Amino acid sequence: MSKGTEVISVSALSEFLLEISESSISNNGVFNLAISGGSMSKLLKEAFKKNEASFDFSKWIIFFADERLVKFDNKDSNFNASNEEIFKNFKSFKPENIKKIDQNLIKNPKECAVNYQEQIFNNFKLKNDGSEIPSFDLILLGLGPDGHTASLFPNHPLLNEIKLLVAPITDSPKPPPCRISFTYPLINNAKVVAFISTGESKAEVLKKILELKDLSFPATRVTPLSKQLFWFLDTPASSKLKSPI
Ligand SMILES: O=C1O[C@H](COP(=O)(O)O)[C@@H](O)[C@H](O)[C@H]1O
Repeated sequence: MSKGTEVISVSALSEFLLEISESSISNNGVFNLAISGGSMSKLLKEAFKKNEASFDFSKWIIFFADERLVKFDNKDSNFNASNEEIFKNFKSFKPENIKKIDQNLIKNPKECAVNYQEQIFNNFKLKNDGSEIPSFDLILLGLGPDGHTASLFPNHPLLNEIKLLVAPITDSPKPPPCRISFTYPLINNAKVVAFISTGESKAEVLKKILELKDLSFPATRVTPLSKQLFWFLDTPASSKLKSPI
C-alpha cells in the first residue's frame, strides 16, 4: 500500500479490506478494526458479500469509532445497524470479538467512555497509564454533510481533546445527543485510516476537505501518523472534485 492520501472508488473497497485483513492476520493473528455507524453498515455488507468466501471473519476484532448512547435494540444504535446488516448475515464473526459499549452505562456517558477505552486497552494488552496509544490495523470512518466524522463535530471542544482516547459527548448537534467517540490521538495512531463516503449530499464538503483542506471540518484533521489515509467515494460524492471517480 502506498503512503499519502489516496482517493479510490468505493467499488474497490472489498479488495482493500481483504488485503489489509489478510496482512494483519498473517502478522498478528487477528485483524483489529474500528467501524462507524450511519450509512457505513450497508456499504460494508456489499463489500463483504463480494468476496465472502475469502474473508476470515473469525479473526476480526471489531470496535466502534463512535456509538450513540441508546439501547442496542434502538434504531439509532451504531451496533444495531451493524448487527442487522453485517453480523446477522456473516455468521463467522465471533460475538465475543464484537466490542460493544456497556449497556448499563448509557445514562452515564463519562463512565461509558472510560469503560470503552478500557476495553480497547485490554484488547491490545496495553496498560492504560498514558505511556502508549493502541494502534488499530484499520479505522473506518464516515463523513457527515457538515464534515463531522465519528462523533467529532465542527467547533466542538472534543476536537481539542488530547488526553482521552475515547471521550463522552452530551451535546451532539446530530441526535441522539449522548454519545462516545474516538478522539484524534487514537484515530491518528491507527496503522491505516479509511473514509467511506457516498452520495451527492457529501460532494460539496468533500471538495472543501480534500481540495481546500479546510480545517474547520473535523474530517480534515484526520491525519494518521502512518500517513496511510484512504478515501473510498462513489461517483456522486466525488462529482465536485477536480478528478471525479
Ligand atoms: O452520526 C454519525 O454520522 C456519521 C456519518 O453518517 P452517514 O450516515 O452520513 O454516513 C457516522 O460516520 C457516525 O458513525 C455516526 O455516529
